[in-house]
Amino acid sequence: MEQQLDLSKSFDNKEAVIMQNIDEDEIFPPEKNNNMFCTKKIEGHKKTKKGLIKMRSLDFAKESPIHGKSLRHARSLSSHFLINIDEMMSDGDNEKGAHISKTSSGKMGIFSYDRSSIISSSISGDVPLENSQKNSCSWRRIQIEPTLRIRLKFQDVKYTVAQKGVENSDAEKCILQGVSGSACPGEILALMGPSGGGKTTLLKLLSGKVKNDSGMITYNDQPYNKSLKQRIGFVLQDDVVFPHLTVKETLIYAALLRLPNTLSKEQKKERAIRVINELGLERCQDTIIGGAFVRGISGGERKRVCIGNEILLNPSLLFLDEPTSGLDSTTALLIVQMLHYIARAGMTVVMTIHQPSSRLFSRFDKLILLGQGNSLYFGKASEAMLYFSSVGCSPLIAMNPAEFLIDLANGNITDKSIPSDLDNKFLPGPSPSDVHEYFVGAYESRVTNIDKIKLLNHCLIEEDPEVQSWPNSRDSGATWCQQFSMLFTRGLKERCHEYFSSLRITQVIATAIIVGLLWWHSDTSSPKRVSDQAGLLFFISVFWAFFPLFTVIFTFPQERAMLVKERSVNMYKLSAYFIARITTDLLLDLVLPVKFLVIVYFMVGLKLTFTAFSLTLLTILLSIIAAQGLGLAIGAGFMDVKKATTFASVILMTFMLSGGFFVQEVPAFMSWVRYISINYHTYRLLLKIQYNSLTSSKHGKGIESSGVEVGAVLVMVVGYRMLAYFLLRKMKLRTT
Ligand SMILES: Nc1ncnc2c1ncn2[C@@H]1O[C@H](COP(=O)(O)OP(=O)(O)OP(=O)(O)O)[C@@H](O)[C@H]1O
Repeated sequence: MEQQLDLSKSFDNKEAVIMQNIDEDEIFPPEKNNNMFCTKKIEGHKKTKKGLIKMRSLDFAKESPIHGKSLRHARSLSSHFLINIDEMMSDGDNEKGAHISKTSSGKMGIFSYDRSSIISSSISGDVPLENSQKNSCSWRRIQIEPTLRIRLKFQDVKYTVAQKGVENSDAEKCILQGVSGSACPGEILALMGPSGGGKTTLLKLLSGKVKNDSGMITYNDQPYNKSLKQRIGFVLQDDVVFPHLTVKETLIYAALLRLPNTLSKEQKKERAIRVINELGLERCQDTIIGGAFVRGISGGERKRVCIGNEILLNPSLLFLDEPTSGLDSTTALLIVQMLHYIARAGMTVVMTIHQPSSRLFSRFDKLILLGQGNSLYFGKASEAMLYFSSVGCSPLIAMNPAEFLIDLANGNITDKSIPSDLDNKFLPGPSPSDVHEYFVGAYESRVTNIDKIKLLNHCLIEEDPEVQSWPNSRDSGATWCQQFSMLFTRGLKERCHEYFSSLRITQVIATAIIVGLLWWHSDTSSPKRVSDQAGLLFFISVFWAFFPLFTVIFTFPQERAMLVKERSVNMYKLSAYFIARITTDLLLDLVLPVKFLVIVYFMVGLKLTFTAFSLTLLTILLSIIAAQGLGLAIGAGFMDVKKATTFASVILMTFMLSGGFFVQEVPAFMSWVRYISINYHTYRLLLKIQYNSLTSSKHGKGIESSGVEVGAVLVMVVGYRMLAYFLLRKMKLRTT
């Protein structure tokens, strides 16, 4: 069958298209041809391993006026095809042949690259011209420095978990039932299958995050060891990034924290900028990432940032869990195209995917089709359809190969021919589980052991001696102090939005004004008025315990995913993170209380001396620091926002009630509670500052011994933080 290779600009700039039987006039209508589109036509032939290919080059005038429907049609067509040829031109001749053979397979119903589908998707504007051109060009620049090339091999991998919540406590669920495969440097291995098929579990096992029960997983024929940790990049299904940092900040901080100290700070930053350029993120580098409540970059860009985070370190193995989930087909294709280039730069790429489009499917080198934890196919992705056809199952209508394979893994045989032994054996027809069993059996029996061994061992790695001599371990080069300073500045950037949000400022200022108006120019002229003022001081002590506590209580539960991810690759020491975190919170939480007190103090007419004002401010700040410690400890203890806030409200209510304002005479068996109450100590300190001369009044009992209160709050400041750190360490152990 004759193939036509049509170059839409020139052979030299490598922007060309593959077409099948599309008339030139159809793409470039005559009136538009005359209207400066096609200015030069070259025809020729090119010899490839797959045979002789007829080639045509059409030169265009560059600045064409855009008007009319057919003109837009022509533009979108050429942009669509650019992607295909971009791939062809980036690879060797062998690949070109392979690609063309895949395209020609479309005629056999294997790949549905038929003309109508191409044209309709182009017309619908599937790939905007500017973007596809820009992105395909920028991704072609991916030139990762040499990395240790790792061949991944796994045989008969099994994984079982204990089933919780079933009567028989020994019940186990078999998630993977002997899966084998391999992936070589330069390849993309796709793990495909229906939801719950075991893809993520297999990915975690292969990346060393989870230990397999039985079977063998090797990396260049060696079992997993800790030094591999730094050679493995893992992109999670849910993006774990700080929403308020820009793309550039995110990658620069990652580079500063993760790259070894043999590189200078400037070199690390340069590396981050290079990754930004390689991934085509220049346009959005100064935009914040965004999240659920704040708009930022697009989903595809965010995914690229996550991939950039990993390729910064130039890993040998890159694992990605559903990198295209939630993305439209065009963005998904661009992401996989990018992974294709990353793989070609020498990495071994393994990814899970649910239901790729046919264009996306064609980018995979190898495929494992999983169904209920069983391997239904392992081999070249391009041969999957042939394999299923050889076991008697083919699509009866034109079908996306990925859709066909997922259907089979689900036991769905609608619109497919089925083998006669399956059809005859089960009447009125086979159930999904019969179909599943048939294909599991077919894979076991038809793919002989020799075939399997051939597939597992097909690549030999010629190692670059320079790379082989690299040290095995590439632990974070940053010193403790560098880690602290980077985490501190990153924390300040990330959290200042939250601390100084207009809502928060309004909340504090509005409360201050209301309090000022309610206690307007209060005095101590009568016991009743003293009691009123004591009420104000008590309110201040409660407010500045609740407010900071409920701000920091979310810290660790919210940052848990990030913490686990970053700690799992030894990005920094837990102590550096913890100290940086509490220092940031401390600084950020000290601004609003000052504003609050300046408003309240003078409105309500408290003791007008500099000493009294300064001591009141210091007392409030001390209370805030203690409350922050308690909030951090509760957050770290529960690691769950709902549980933590429920527990915190009970604790704070107890502290408030035992704080000495509501109840003076507490029963002896409950009197100890006041000593652990932050409110009790701060309230007493505030009273002492204001009414030093009134020690014999209603609140005077024992009030002069301020050293005890200060000491008690200081113990809480340190104690709660130590508790938080201890709980955080335990959390780390639980999650690895
Ligand atoms: N720790 C566990 N305890 C109990 N069941 C588990 C555990 N881990 C995985 N499973 C079960 O194993 C099966 C496979 O899970 P896995 O997450 O690997 O599937 P998947 O193919 O990645 O699915 P999806 O595409 O929906 O993410 C599921 O049925 C899941 O509920």
